[in-house]
Amino acid sequence: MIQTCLVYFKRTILLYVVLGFLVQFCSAYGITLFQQLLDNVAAASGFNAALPLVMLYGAMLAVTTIVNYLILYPQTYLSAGIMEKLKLLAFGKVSRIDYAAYQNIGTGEMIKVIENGAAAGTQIIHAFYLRILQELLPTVLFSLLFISRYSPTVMLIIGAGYAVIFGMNHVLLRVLYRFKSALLESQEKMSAQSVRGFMELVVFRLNKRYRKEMERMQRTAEDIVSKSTQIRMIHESFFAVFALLVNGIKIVVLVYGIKRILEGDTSIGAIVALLLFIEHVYSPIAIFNVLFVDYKLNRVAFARLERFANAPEDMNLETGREVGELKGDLAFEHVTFGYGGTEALRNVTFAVKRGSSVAIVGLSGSGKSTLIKLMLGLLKKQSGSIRWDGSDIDELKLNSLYDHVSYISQEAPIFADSIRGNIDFDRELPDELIYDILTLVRMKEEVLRMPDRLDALVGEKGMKLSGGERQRLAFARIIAQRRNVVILDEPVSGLDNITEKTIMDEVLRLFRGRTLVIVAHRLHAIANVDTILLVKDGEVVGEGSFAELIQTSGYFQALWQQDSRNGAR
Ligand SMILES: Nc1ncnc2c1ncn2[C@@H]1O[C@H](COP(=O)(O)OP(=O)(O)OP(=O)(O)O)[C@@H](O)[C@H]1O
Repeated sequence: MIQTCLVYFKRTILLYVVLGFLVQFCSAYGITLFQQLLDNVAAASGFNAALPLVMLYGAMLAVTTIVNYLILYPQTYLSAGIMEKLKLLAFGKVSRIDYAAYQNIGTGEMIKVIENGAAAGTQIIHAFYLRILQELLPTVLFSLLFISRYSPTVMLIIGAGYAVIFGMNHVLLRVLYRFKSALLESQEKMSAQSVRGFMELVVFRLNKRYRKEMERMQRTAEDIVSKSTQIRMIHESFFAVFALLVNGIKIVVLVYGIKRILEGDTSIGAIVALLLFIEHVYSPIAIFNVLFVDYKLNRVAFARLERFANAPEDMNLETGREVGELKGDLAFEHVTFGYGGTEALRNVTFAVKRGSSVAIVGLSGSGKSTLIKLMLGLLKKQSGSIRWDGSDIDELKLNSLYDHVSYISQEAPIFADSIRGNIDFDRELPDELIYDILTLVRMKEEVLRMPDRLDALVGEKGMKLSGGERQRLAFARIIAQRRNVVILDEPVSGLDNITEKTIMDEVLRLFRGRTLVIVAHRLHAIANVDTILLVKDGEVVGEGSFAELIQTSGYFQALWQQDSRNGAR
């Protein structure tokens, strides 16, 4: 991901680095000019001789200021750009990630991984790599270059100082790193606790859980405060020792310089310049120390994003045979599937003829949704075959199969958009057509009552709608899509009995002639489908029309009686 970003922003990075080198050159050259000025004055060579140097020095300061301002452009552009690019790269991954891998990660965690990882990645590229390249490196290079012009001996002393500081840094970082990772863990814990408290507002409030949660968070907060203080103290100890060392080197240079001035070997200006250069040559080390600690910690968060970026992808989405037309024949043959080590479906065999309607019926946890996800290619069978129009699903390009399939998931997939956006999916259907569809799903009146009507926003996951309205809106979408195969996973659970029956009958009427697969808990709603598949503990235990099954299957009769007791009829 870092490489992709570097390639994507290569021109801006080049500009940033070139400007960085320019600033550091001007700054180092400015010191040399200052020294020449001082020596000119000391040598009493006259005002006229000093004037061109003053002008040049002024020009150098002006150029430094202007370039320092200009550098803000690539700096800000890169910092914001890299962050958004990393998020986009991660989002691209969401569109390809293997569904089973996605289920293992979970939405909340995935959002956190992307947010934290993108911020960490930006810091790694921008605040670490690029800052070293465009600020620290040229500062050290130019300082050493100019110092060597004054005294190679001082350059050697500085080199020795570098070695001492690097050794010190190494030891300190190890201690600091341990403390910082403990702090990071506490911060993640705090964040997880607060997210949970926010997401579970109703459950927590009704169960009076907030007091306990607050106590727990208080303990975590105290932990964070204490660890942060310790880290600061350890980190600052580096700077205290560092400052002592640099001052020591300055004193050595000063003594050495005074001796040489008295011997007439050097000028006062040269010693002043040397002292300034020493400051210049060591400040990158102090900065590097801070950057390196952050870099190490950011690596932890970024590694999590990279793990997500390397998660398995669904290779069938874009590869395989193009599905130009889907007539709608579906066949499962001896299909077996399990989650991890647990078997969820065993030797499942059934066929759905094009243009017919099938309901999948069974108790909760019997494997109905798993069957649906297998026929959609979201989950991958472990053995057997699943065929669409005679072709194994593993050989088909899924993104082209999806052009012919409408699907409503169990959770009624309404997303944060308008009523219109949820129905037409950016296809810009005329209002009259959308209202006609809303009439079919018994929702037109409700939409007309909303102040913004078709443009009314439905909130995150359709939270501003009732459960039944969400489901009716999802129905409106599949009616608008007019595809040849329609797959509905418990589409009517949020509706009252009368609306449920009316809408299901409407769906059966509208989709007559197309393949319709419906998972349903309440049997009376699917009494009119062509075939019912009975699923029990991951196996198909019966198949037939409603009339046939009620005659022949004891299990179906039991389900029907339970349904009747629940007052569904
Ligand atoms: N991602 C998963 N990881 C592990 N086990 C799972 C996963 N999803 C489902 N299961 C298990 O697989 C079995 C079948 O689940 P499935 O969702 O297919 O049942 P279902 O018949 O659709 O149930 P319901 O009517 O309650 O929606 C259940 O035992 C369930 O706990």
